[in-house]
Amino acid sequence: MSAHPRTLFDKVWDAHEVLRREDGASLLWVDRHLVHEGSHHAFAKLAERGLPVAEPALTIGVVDHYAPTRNRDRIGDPDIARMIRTLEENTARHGIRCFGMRDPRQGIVHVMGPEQGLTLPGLLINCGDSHTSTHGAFGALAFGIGATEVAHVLATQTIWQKRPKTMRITVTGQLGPSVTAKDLALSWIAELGADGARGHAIEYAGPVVRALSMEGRMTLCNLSIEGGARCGMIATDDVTFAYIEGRPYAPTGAVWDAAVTDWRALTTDEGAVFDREVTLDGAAIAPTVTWGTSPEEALPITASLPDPAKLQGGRADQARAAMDYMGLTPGQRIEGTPVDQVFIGSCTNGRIEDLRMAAAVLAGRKSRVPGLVSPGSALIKAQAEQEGLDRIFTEAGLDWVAAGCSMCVGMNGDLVAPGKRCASSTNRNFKGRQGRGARTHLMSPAMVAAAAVTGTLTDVRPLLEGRM
Ligand SMILES: CC(C)[C@H](C(=O)O)[C@@H](O)C(=O)O
Ligand code: SF4
Repeated sequence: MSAHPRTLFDKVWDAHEVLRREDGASLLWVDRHLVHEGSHHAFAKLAERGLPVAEPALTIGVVDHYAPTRNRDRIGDPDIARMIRTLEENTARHGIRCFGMRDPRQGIVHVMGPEQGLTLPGLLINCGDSHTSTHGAFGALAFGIGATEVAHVLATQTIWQKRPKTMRITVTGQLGPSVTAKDLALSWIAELGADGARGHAIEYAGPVVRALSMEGRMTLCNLSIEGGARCGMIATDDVTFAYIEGRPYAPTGAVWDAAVTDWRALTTDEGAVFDREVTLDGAAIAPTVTWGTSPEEALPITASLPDPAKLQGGRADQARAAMDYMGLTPGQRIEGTPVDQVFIGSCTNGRIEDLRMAAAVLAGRKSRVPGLVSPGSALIKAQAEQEGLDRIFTEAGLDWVAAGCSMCVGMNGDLVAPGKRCASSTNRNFKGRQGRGARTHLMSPAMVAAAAVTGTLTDVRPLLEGRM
């Protein structure tokens, strides 16, 4: 045991703290600043004050939220075209590398960063986007920031932050067959609540987390924010290094060897104390779906909806309002609920492994409802096509489209129609998230595929048996 045992979070935070103010806020150095179309306010602020970007080489742009998933050469909506052009122009003006609309590396920012080897252990990574927590899967300290903060980072390459409390979620045992990181994430959020981890930096630990692939770890860290956490982190190991090695911006040769030696220390020391500890049993987690309008309103697919009459005060009202919006009845079984369409994609579950698992469910089967499959990046799209996954999706009757945020948030025009019910591999089920009046059920990509096959919310386990 070291003299002052520290958590993984402490180590990365301490290495980035430039100074601490009297009120306790710290000025932190930012290693990577990712910018998408949402950065236009911040660039405008800089322009107003005539400021340059402090570290253009540490800033990376990518088109994702507004990226059309079809007909990219003829963008019909002038607002969408302008949002994309503005990012491409702002980054070009400041000498910032940008994976624009026509770049083969274009993709959702939280997919692109790790894929390019820009996301590395021990780095502090910011982006004006709440799901920046995704990058914590690599033992990085990664958190979303607001528009004003984006301008601050652009101008100074630093950020003011109040040190969050620490919390460890340890998942023991092992996940059952067809149960994924998404199910784990939704189930802890259901248990602790959408603000259950408020003010905390989470470290995910335990045998279930160690057994996850990097894709699974990213899914888990991605959803940290939906449980109210500031960020999510996972200690490095050989799985981390194997994922990074050989990526375009990853170190090579002697620098790689030295980096891995350093990165191995990015774990929590034995005896380090967290402000909070939570333990979950991995074996108890079932495929999980949301039924309401907050990610905390999630249940095992085998369960029935709660009866608001039996809930307390505010929670009863919230449940009633959610069921009303979602067109569901108190006490009804969740399984068997008919869906109108499906969506597979997003920074939560648009990676190659997600597509493989969904394809394993869909192979040789037809979807009973229309749906969209949008890979998390153009490179994932190419890889999936090489593996023949695109044909499985299209033969099942789903649309295979280009990469971007797409129907996760609908900013590019991919919307769910009012009142329609969508089984979605995304991370937010807020009212109107996928379009005005749209009804979103969050679940794993395998569960989305199962919903496609039966046309209803379905337990994927029997459908995947013997297929993975
Ligand atoms: C538009 C963007 C700033 C937003 C976010 O902050 O997360 C979006 O990505 C989301 O998922 O809601
Ligand atoms: S895919 Fe969805 S959650 Fe992820 S960054 Fe885009 S809009 Fe946000």
